[in-house]
This record gives sequence, C-alpha cells and structure tokens, in this order.
Amino acid sequence: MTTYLNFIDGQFVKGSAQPFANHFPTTGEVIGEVSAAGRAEVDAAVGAARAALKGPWGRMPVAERVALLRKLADGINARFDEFLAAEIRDTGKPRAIASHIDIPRGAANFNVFADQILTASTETFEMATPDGGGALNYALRSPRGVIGVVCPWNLPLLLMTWKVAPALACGNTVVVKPSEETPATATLLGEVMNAVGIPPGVYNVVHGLGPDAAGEFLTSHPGVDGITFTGETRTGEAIMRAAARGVRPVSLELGGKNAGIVFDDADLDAALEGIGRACFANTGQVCLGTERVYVQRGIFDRFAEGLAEKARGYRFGDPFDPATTMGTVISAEHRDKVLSYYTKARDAGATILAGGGVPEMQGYENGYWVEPTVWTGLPEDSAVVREEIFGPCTHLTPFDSEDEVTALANDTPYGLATSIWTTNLGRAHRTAKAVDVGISWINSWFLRDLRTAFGGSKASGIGREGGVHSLEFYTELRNVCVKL
Ligand SMILES: NC(=O)c1ccc[n+]([C@@H]2O[C@H](COP(=O)([O-])OP(=O)(O)OC[C@H]3O[C@@H](n4cnc5c(N)ncnc54)[C@H](O)[C@@H]3O)[C@@H](O)[C@H]2O)c1
Ligand SMILES: O=C/C=C/C=C(\O)C(=O)O
Repeated sequence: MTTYLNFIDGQFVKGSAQPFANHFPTTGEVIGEVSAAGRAEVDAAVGAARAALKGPWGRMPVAERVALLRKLADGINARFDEFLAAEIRDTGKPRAIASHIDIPRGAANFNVFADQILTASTETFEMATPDGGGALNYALRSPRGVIGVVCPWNLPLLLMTWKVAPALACGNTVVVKPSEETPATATLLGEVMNAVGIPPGVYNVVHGLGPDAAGEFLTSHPGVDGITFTGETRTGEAIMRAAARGVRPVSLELGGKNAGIVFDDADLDAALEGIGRACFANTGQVCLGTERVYVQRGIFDRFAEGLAEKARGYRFGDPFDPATTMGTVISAEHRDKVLSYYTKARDAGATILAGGGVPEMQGYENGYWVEPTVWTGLPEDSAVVREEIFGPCTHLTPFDSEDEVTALANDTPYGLATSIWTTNLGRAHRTAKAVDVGISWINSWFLRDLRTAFGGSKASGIGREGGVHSLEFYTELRNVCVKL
C-alpha cells in the first residue's frame, strides 16, 4: 500500500489532517493512503517557498534555471514507466492515452517554457522631452513570488506542469495542491526535483481536499502571491473570493460545454474521427471535449449513425492492456454524477443512439464504468444540453443555417472551445470568429501549439496560459524611465 506524503522544503513529510484512501478506478480497490496536509503543513510549504526565493533560486541566472528545467523534462522521461503506472493507477485511463498524452506532455511542458523564457523580450520606448534631451523607457520582468497551484484530476501531471513549468521558468516558487483523486505523479515529481538539483522549497506539494482543507488553506494563505487554478467553475468562484483578500491575481481554467459544429460540406470521416475523440477520449473527461454537437440537416442522419458506431467501437478493460481504448471515470461519485444525467436524458425522452448505461465488466464489477453515449431529440434547455457532465456522452441537434448554429453554440454561460467542420473557407473563418470561445479548431480537435493563448471566456475562466501569455501571469512587468 502506497502512502502519498507531502513534499515540503525538499523533504517528504506526513500531514496533520485526516488521511484518506486513494482508489484504483478500474477495480475500486484501495491502493494507497493520502497523508493530507493541515494548516501547519500548508504554512510550512508557503514559508519554504518564500525562503527559497531569497536563497540560491532567487539569485540564479536564467540560463541556469533553464538548464534545470530541461533536466526536469529529462528526469521525468528517465522514469517514464513509473510516471505512467502512477498516472494509470490514479485515473484508470488507458495506457494508450497516458503514454501518448499525459506523461510526454507532462515532461515537454518544462522544455516549452525553458525555450520561452530564454527568448522572452520586453518593450522599450524612447520619448521626447521638453528640454530636448529625451528619455528612455524599458520594461523589466520580475518573478511574481510564491504561486499557489491547484490542479484537477483529469490530466494530473500534464495540467500541473502546464503551470509549474512557466512558474519556475519565471523564477517563482510553487506550492502545488494536486486533486485528492490523483496524488501520485505530483508526489513522484518531488523525487525528480531533488534528483536534478532544484533547491529545496522551490517545488512543494500539499495533499488534501478543497473546502476547509489544503486547497482552501493554500488559496487563502496571505503568503501566496498569485493563484493558478484548473477545475470546475464553481470552485474557481470560491478561489477568486479567497484571492480577493490581499488582492492576489488568479489564472482560472474552468469548465465548459463546448459545441461541435458540422456543416453538410464537411469531410464526414474526418469530422466523425475528430468529434468522436472530442466526445469520448479520456472517457469524456477533457475540458476541451464536446458534449453537444450541431449537425447540418443534410448529413444529420449519416453523421448520427457514424458517431453512434464510434461510441459502440470502444473496448473497455484493464487500462494497462494496450488493447484497451476506454477506461473508467475517475471516481464512484463522478460515475454516479454522469449516470444521473443518463437517467435525466432517458426520463426527458431522449432518443438514445448508443450507450446510455453501464457496460458488463466481468472481473471489474467494482470499477467506475459508464458507456459512451449518444443522444438526440432533447430541447436545448434540457440539463443534458446545458450543464457540464464531464463524461463520454454527447447530444446531437440538427441545424439549417450558419446564423442559427452560431446562436445555438453561443447559448451557454461557458466559452472555452469549439470545433468547426466544413470545407468552405469563408464559412470556417466566419464561424470561428462568431463563436464566443477562447479556442476554436477548424477541421481538427486538440491540436496544440503550446505557444498559443490557451484559456476560456465567460464562465470558462480568466486569463490565458501558453507561450508568452504564461509569462504575463507568472511575472510582474515593471517600467523604468531614464532621463537622457
Ligand atoms: N479549462 C481547462 O483548461 C480545464 C482543464 C481540465 C479540467 N477543467 C475542469 O475541471 C473540472 C474537473 O476537475 P475537478 O473535478 O478536479 O475540479 P474541482 O473544481 O472539483 O477540483 C479541482 C481542484 O480544486 C480543489 N478545490 C476544490 N474546492 C476548493 C476550494 N474551495 N478551494 C481551493 N481548492 C479547491 C480540489 O481539491 C482539486 O484539487 C471540470 O469542470 C473541467 O471542465 C478545466
Ligand atoms: O482537460 C483539459 C485539457 C487541457 C489541456 C491543456 O491545458 C493543454 O493541452 O495544454
């Protein structure tokens, strides 16, 4: 049985809060115990992070920091199989996903921001002055300080280092609060941090729940200078309230109810492949995923049957088996939440084109399984179409015109992502401009250039991370004016 310890000032330490079990979602069995941090450990972690800013880390030249970031990427890759096994045991996600997405990106994020900080420039302005001598303005970037990092459970390592890498690249120190569902890879990264020579206190991990626990203790701690959060919108609201005390900046990557839009001139096979992944990849637990698809009437029936066939084509099983293409959802509670929407859809009279229940799983009866599901026939104001479910399910609605579908797509409090499928160039760009989201894909989905601005509008978040946008959050930009 594994014990997941907190990582504070370069040491693994037990927490003073009530420990809790960690489950393997595939079988429901307890595989470990999480040593939850109390206020004392969170305070110690923030103190260690503050002290590290004043130590060698705070004085380290950029080139040295960059070399250490690259060693972190190498360190994760050198222990790839350990990180892979840890992520699979925590999430139940198939090896095929964790080995191609989670762990490679979890390592790559450190190289991405090592490159970014090396080439980052700041602005300079010459100005005229009444005496004719002129003046020069130049900008300086300085670290924001101690960053609180609060993470979700769907892509645990990837989404954690998506924040930690730029934070460290910019010279900050971090206190990470992984999701209570997925403690393993953040803990393992502590070992890599020590192994490559990251000074103690630069990277700290405190485990625990959110409200009235490590999450809240961290985000309300006065020693935290900025908070970066990925998770549910309502949690983001709670974190904003905590950050308001002391006027700390927040970067929020929140929920979504993303629309897929398929016009009748789309490449049908490409649209089915892309929308299929957007609906069902990672058992539908991807914030950028698609839980509502609008299909132009001319191809609706063909598309609906094709997507239903995709849903029926997944193979459930042992996530370590390379042949498995769909795993469980993260927890019994989340399974029950997803199945409650399956019930709502059925009770509301949805036409169920595929799935709608729980697969037969010989030998894995206690796993948190749900079937990939495709519905149609519900009104736009139904819960299934309005609310984020975060499972392998989607609702199809036919449409006729471009104006109609952009209105349908925008009729949501969220604004995270969309994918648009058409071979008409003008319509593609018009629709991408008209749909009010942070990220639009045309004839593609989840193609990620990590230099681009990543984030959502409306209830999907505040701020952008990625490329230079991360530097905007993880540094303070200061102007110096010199009289010549
Ligand atoms: N926009 C994005 O990039 C993105 C990416 C991944 C997931 N998400 C969203 O995340 C959600 C799923 O992840 P989740 O269930 O872990 O989200 P969640 O909000 O339940 O939890 C996220 C983290 O917040 C912590 N937390 C909860 N309440 C807190 C509080 N009051 N104070 C401080 N910390 C608190 C949790 O312990 C966890 O570590 C979905 O809504 C999904 O859309 C968004
Ligand atoms: O579930 C949400 C996925 C987010 C992905 C990223 O933040 C990324 O690809 O950088």
